[in-house]
Amino acid sequence: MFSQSENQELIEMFSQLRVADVRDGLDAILLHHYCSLPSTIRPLFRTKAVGIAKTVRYIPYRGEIPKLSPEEYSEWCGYYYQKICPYPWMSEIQKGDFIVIDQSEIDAGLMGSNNSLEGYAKGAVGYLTNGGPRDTDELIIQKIPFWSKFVSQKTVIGRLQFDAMNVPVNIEGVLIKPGDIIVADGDGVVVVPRERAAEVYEFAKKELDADKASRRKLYDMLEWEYDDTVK
Ligand SMILES: O=C([O-])CC(=O)C(=O)O
Ligand SMILES: [Mg+2]
Repeated sequence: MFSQSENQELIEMFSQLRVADVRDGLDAILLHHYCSLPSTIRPLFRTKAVGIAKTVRYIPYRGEIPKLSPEEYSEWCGYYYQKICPYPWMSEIQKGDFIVIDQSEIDAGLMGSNNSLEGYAKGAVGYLTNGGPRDTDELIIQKIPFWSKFVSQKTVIGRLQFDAMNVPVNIEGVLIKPGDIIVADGDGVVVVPRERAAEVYEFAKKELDADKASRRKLYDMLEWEYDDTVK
């Protein structure tokens, strides 16, 4: 576990940066081949979120689905959510957590507009998954930052089971460890290994400052008002 004050400090630092700056910072320490989530991971809507990775892993369910009446099925769903596919990480969420879910690419909406809002209310700043959320129209209305591989209609019932939390996970070939810094915007998602955060930030911030100065000159030439991206 990392201290919340250190977490908040890292979030404040990296919130100033664009995904592209962070990518440049990672390149500066020769991590060219690593840390960027591929273009298969896209935001549900254009937004930005920066947080500390809280990881969780779900694996495919291969048990049988019992033959049940609709009434019995509702009861079984309750059992399934409690015993087979629980969300024990939900009660551990801290302010600034970025929820990173390896759901084994299974087409099931582990997160919907209800439980993702619950996590958001507890302090989660965003979600990343190699699967897909459901209730996406409501997720957009609720402005829950969400990056995923696809969108899903289905529930987890009979499809996914909980495996582990607070462990290193693989999202589209990129290793994400608990405590890493996740920066996500319209360009996608990048992960900063926590132990390299200071070095990455130093170079990335220089890149951003130089870029702002350059674009300010062009804004002046075009007689444009400054917006927040050049201030
Ligand atoms: O019920 C579920 O498993 C996920 C969901 O749709 C929600 O939380 O809204
Ligand atoms: Mg729902």
